[in-house]
Amino acid sequence: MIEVKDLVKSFEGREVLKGISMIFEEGKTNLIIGRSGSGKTVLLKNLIGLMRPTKGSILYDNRDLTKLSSYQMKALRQEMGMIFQGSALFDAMTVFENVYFPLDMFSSLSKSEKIKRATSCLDRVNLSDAGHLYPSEISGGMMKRAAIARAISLNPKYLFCDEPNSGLDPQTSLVIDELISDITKEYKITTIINTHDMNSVMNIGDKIFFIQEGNLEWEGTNKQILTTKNEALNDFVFASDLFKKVKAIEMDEINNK
Ligand SMILES: Nc1ncnc2c1ncn2[C@@H]1O[C@H](COP(=O)(O)OP(=O)(O)OP(=O)(O)O)[C@@H](O)[C@H]1O
Repeated sequence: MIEVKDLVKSFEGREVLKGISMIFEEGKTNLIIGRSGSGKTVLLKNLIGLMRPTKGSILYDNRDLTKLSSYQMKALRQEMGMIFQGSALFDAMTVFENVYFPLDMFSSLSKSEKIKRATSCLDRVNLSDAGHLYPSEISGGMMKRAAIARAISLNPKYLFCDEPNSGLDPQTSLVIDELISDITKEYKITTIINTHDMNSVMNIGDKIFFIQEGNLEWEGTNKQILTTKNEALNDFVFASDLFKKVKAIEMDEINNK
């Protein structure tokens, strides 16, 4: 579990995060949504320790990230898996080598155990046959799966995903979403996803946090979004006619139960 308490981040006196408190639970996919410029990336950077909060605390299972020594921070980083927008695979390494790399850098396993672990991670994302290929030889969806395999190689307790579906078609996005959601539940990971993808919100959002101008405007489940009276959230989520229709259909189903 990660608990954010009264988090403030300012740049030259301008508050971008204005005292946010939130709890990200273990085994759940926690989705952060909000308009461009609302503060999602700044929040994510504070969570993973790439930026220092101006005020507030971030508790990783009771360890306050803002108070850790650099040695303790290094240890905590090894409990974090990360999936970036562009997959961020190393071009000069094969898919297998990309997954093996963090194990080689940070784990104390024997060589044969590391090979076994990398192989099982590739297997978990259905890439067993692609280990010998280079990133330039595989599709965007396969790259994302390789990035997921790499992110879980060290058995993370916390998984951070920044726009995991960017650049993917809707069908492949669904596969990636479900993979992240399944892995979250299987390994009881606390997963945090920054997304603009409303399909993800509806499909895998165990918990949604809506950020508006640096404040936490709303939080709830994906089912609760359908019935929310929060105007700002309604405007944001149901901006498109398609989602207005989805909402109408789901509401019909709820009312007819
Ligand atoms: N290093 C920085 N220095 C000064 N201002 C910054 C810095 N990083 C971000 N900001 C400002 O913080 C605000 C929030 O930016 P952020 O990148 O968190 O938005 P976002 O919600 O992630 O947007 P998007 O969905 O477009 O990625 C913006 O006004 C941005 O200009």
